[in-house]
Amino acid sequence: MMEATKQKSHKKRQAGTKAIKKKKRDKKGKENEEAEDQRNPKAFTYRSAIRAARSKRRTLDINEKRNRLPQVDRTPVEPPPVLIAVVGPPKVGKTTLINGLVKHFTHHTVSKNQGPVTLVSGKKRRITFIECNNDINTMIDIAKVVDLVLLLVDASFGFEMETFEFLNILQTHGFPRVMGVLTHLDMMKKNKNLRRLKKKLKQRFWTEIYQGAKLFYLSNIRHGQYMKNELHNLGRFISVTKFKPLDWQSSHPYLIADRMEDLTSPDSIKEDPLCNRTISVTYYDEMKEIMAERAKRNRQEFESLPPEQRQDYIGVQPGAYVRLEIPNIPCEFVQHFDPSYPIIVGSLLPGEEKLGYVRVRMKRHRWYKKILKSHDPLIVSMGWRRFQTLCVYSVEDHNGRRRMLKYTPEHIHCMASFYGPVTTPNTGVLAIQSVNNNINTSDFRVAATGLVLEMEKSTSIVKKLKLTGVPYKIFKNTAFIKGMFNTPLECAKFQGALIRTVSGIRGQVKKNLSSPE
Ligand SMILES: Nc1nc2c(ncn2[C@@H]2O[C@H](COP(=O)(O)OP(=O)(O)OP(=O)(O)O)[C@@H](O)[C@H]2O)c(=O)[nH]1
Repeated sequence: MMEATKQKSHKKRQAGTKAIKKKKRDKKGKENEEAEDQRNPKAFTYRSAIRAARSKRRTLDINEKRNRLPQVDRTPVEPPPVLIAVVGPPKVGKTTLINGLVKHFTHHTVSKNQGPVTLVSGKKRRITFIECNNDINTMIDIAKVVDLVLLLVDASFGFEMETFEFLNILQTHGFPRVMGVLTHLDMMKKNKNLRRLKKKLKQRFWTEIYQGAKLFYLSNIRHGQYMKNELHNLGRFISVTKFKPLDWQSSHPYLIADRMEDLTSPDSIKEDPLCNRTISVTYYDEMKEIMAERAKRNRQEFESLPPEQRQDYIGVQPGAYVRLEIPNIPCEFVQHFDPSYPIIVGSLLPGEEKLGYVRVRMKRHRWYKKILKSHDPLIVSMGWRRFQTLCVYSVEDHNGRRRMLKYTPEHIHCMASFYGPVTTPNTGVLAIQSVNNNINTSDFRVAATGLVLEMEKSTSIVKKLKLTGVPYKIFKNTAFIKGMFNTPLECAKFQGALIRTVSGIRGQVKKNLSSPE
């Protein structure tokens, strides 16, 4: 027989946020009753001078910051589209989000999403969505040109390695605007857990980006689509966000191709399938700031001319859709073409094609499992370029001498010197050991990050060498050492080198004796 169970009576909350809030409220009420006459008669003024000063300072700081924020010079009549990258680990919902946003802006459904999608989002704004896959090459390339990042996080998983990698890449190549988007929230069944999780992820996101960074929630998915109102909200934010120009982007004009065509004549391909190809890429021309001033003057000058004639004089207007024809491209470019990988056409400033010794202040990433060794090949991403080189690590001693290190030190910066393209100091540098995606992707892939210090024609790094020998004749200031070198040639190489014994005696290698007794 079932026993009649007594319903539990309501228990007043003793702990938790609600209880604390209630207690506070009650206490405040009492205090107010007691100290009615002590109330501040001057309503809306500050009670504490310190608090007043702090608040004033904060307002001034905010205003000053706003004044100093580098403003985008939107000189072009129609600015080029802003590039929005949707980034996140596999299966997080990148494609679903792009499709949802495209539908929100255009009221059209895209069946297949390949490569960048450009659309008009307002009277004065066009936007391009691009999905960033988890190939480290794509992540690096996109980080260099993106204006806004939608960072997708699977709430049921939390932050994954790819997210941290991408944030690390962004940090070295300039930090654009980042908005977080939490997906898979419907996987959490209990409301209480969901709230706690949201809070936890928000705090984590804020520590990674900045306090108060925008985080969106996509709470549910129905018929393979996110909720309309949530997409609407996100879309509105995208349409009104202001973008901050980044150092490298604003000094180096570039374009991101949205289409590639092979223009090589079929006859030449038939003759030699591996012949160099002629391709064309198309995209909107990006103007950057140095040229903007000149363009403004030009435009005023040629305003009265008809468009075709004007183009002959001053070239293509920024923001116009252009088609570039590039001859002599290796055939692999066409054979391995994949639209989901971005093609960026970047320009270099005069002098940047030259090569020299680059000295970089570098630090191995603390999450990177391997240690980096001098003279081991390393793939370096610097400016537009990504190239393989051999790095020599060193530290600067007190006397200014650069001493070679065999391995990168733990947790501290060191100097890395390598032969590479000339780049302006303070440019960010990122190093990876492999671009191969198949090997153990669960590990952190960014090996080291750093900043370009200077360019040199040649570099001198000294190496400490330990040699042993036996002194067999000792005079006041001279000693003859046996067995320190194997051949006279080896000894000749070290002539003039400074030496220091373990006990601290200093000296210099003078010369080798032709016939040691
Ligand atoms: N339950 C649930 N499923 C989701 C959510 N977001 C996406 N999905 C599902 O997850 C699957 C993968 O979504 P995609 O949009 O293809 O993910 P993706 O990030 O583009 O995947 P890759 O391109 O393979 O990296 C799809 O079946 C979606 O329906 C979500 O918020 N909740």
